[in-house]
Amino acid sequence: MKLRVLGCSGAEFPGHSPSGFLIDGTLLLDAGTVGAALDQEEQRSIEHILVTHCHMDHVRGIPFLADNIVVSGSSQKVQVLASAEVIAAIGSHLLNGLIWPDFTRIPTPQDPVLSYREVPVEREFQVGEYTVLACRVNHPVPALGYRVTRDGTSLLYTGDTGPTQRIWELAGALDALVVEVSFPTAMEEIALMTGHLTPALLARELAKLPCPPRRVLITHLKPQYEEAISSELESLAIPGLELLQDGATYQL
Ligand SMILES: Nc1ncnc2c1ncn2[C@@H]1O[C@@H]2COP(=O)(O)O[C@H]2[C@H]1O
Repeated sequence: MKLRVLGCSGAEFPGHSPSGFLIDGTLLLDAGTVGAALDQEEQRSIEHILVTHCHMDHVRGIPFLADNIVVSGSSQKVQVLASAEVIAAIGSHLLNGLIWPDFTRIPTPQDPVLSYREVPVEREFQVGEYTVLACRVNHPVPALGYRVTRDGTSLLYTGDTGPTQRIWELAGALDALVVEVSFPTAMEEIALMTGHLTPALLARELAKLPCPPRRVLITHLKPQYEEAISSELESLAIPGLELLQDGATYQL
């Protein structure tokens, strides 16, 4: 399984792009960064998008991707998979014919570029060649984490979450855990209020996992606190821990 990081930042600054993770060129986990990181051919290879939650920094690439596909004359179809709440939010507030055209009816209502699919929670389902399990996590809006498995390789992506429980119980043996750490430990209060982790909170979350992941890949740092967060993470000496980098590809 190949993980390409289109963006892994908790904010937007030059060189720091919001969450978007492309698996094997076809399955996108979150869509905070898409078109800014992929050329036309690469965008045309996307078949499915698993969306964790409806915050702008996780969905904003979807409208541009849909437009790019239709304008290029491609007959490519993309399925957007998410919880019912997220699908409703995208439909009402993003692809609503006002903020952006409703690409679930374009180029024609019968054969649109985008379709929605509601995901079951805590029950495995197939997305192309991938077996996926969705689990609720702790964020101020409805949010899911996803475990994605193919050919015996498993990746768990928490999306944005504060301290949580159930996803760790369902995790199983993981080749990679992509987990967020947004704030430094000194900012625990705002982290907890906004549904995020600090390095100290991450250490407590990892202790809930029955079996340590082979790799712990950190995402969603607020760039203003990158130095503080990375030095705190270093002192925790968590086995297999790496900070993800925008634009990098990881073989899992
Ligand atoms: N109550 C709040 N006070 C300050 N910042 C907030 C508050 N709620 C949300 N945010 C910010 O808004 C951001 C929305 O996306 P994130 O959850 O990544 O991170 C969140 C915080 O940075």
